[in-house]
Amino acid sequence: MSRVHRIHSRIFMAAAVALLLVGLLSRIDTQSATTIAVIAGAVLLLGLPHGALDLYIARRIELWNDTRSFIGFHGLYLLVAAATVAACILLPVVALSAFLLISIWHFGDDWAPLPKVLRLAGASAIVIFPVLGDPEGVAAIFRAITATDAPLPSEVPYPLILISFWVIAGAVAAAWVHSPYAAIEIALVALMAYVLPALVFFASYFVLLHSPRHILRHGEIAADLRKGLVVVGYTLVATLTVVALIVVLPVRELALSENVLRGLFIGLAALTMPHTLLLEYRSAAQQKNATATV
Ligand SMILES: CC1=C(/C=C/C(C)=C/C=C/C(C)=C/C=C/C=C(C)/C=C/C=C(C)/C=C/C2=C(C)CCCC2(C)C)C(C)(C)CCC1
Ligand SMILES: [Fe+2]
Repeated sequence: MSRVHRIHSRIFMAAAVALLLVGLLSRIDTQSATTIAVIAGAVLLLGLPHGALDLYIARRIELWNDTRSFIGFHGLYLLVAAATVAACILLPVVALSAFLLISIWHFGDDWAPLPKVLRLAGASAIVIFPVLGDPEGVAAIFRAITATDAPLPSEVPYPLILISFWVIAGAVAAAWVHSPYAAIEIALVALMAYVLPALVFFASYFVLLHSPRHILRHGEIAADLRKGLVVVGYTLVATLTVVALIVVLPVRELALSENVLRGLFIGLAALTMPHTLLLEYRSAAQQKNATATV
């Protein structure tokens, strides 16, 4: 682990402990429109830039290298995003379930030094622990995102809670052998996911761990001013598109904060699909190269 990664890991740990203390000692009101606006703003402005690097990651793996392939790459990226939005509108429950599974796969990369099975176990806490800690809050968010009244369980059976805790405890212990930093991070993410209100947890994880880690891993490609400005431009375009989604998505009688949540998560899901596919393609290409050179 490089020095800058170690510094980021420590900053994340300190922030996570501080947030846990706030979560344990006070009640955070997540119903208010202001809280939701702050969370949405943080996720968009601090989380989206990590995806805007996709343009240069694609350039590095030669997915585009001239005007024609540049246009082709954008067309494909936007097509996958548009298909995801359509799936969220037409098959909301299926799309949400797929989004959660793909997210676990994607977030597992935050702990790249660990074997895949431990990464996935760690990342599953990001989705499972909010459900255990705040079942009613999560059910309400799922209802807002899918815009359905689908009856969702608002209580989780005790044996399931116990099994999940043991799985994560086992993953943390096994991760310790490979990387104590990764083990502590997974334990803190799981604790935050359990203790904090679901949305506060997700925004904290996304802007404090996932996005900066990705930028630290790939950010050097946007180090020159021109590329940096392009990344800022792409972030703004993606932000405005998500805001537009909030306004234009067909809605039933939902409160403003529910519409914001729905647009935000459908926007994130739409960007998640091409973003995750690209990174998987990159890993596959890297593995192929490594095998070819052995
Ligand atoms: C390149 C490009 C671009 C840009 C892009 C971008 C900017 C991207 C981004 C991307 C991104 C930015 C991504 C993201 C991702 C995310 C995710 C993956 C998320 C997930 C989530 C989750 C999973 C959640 C869950 C939950 C719920 C829902 C409720 C509560 C509880 C919990 C937490 C569980 C554009 C379009 C301009 C153009 C073309 C090209
Ligand atoms: Fe990501």
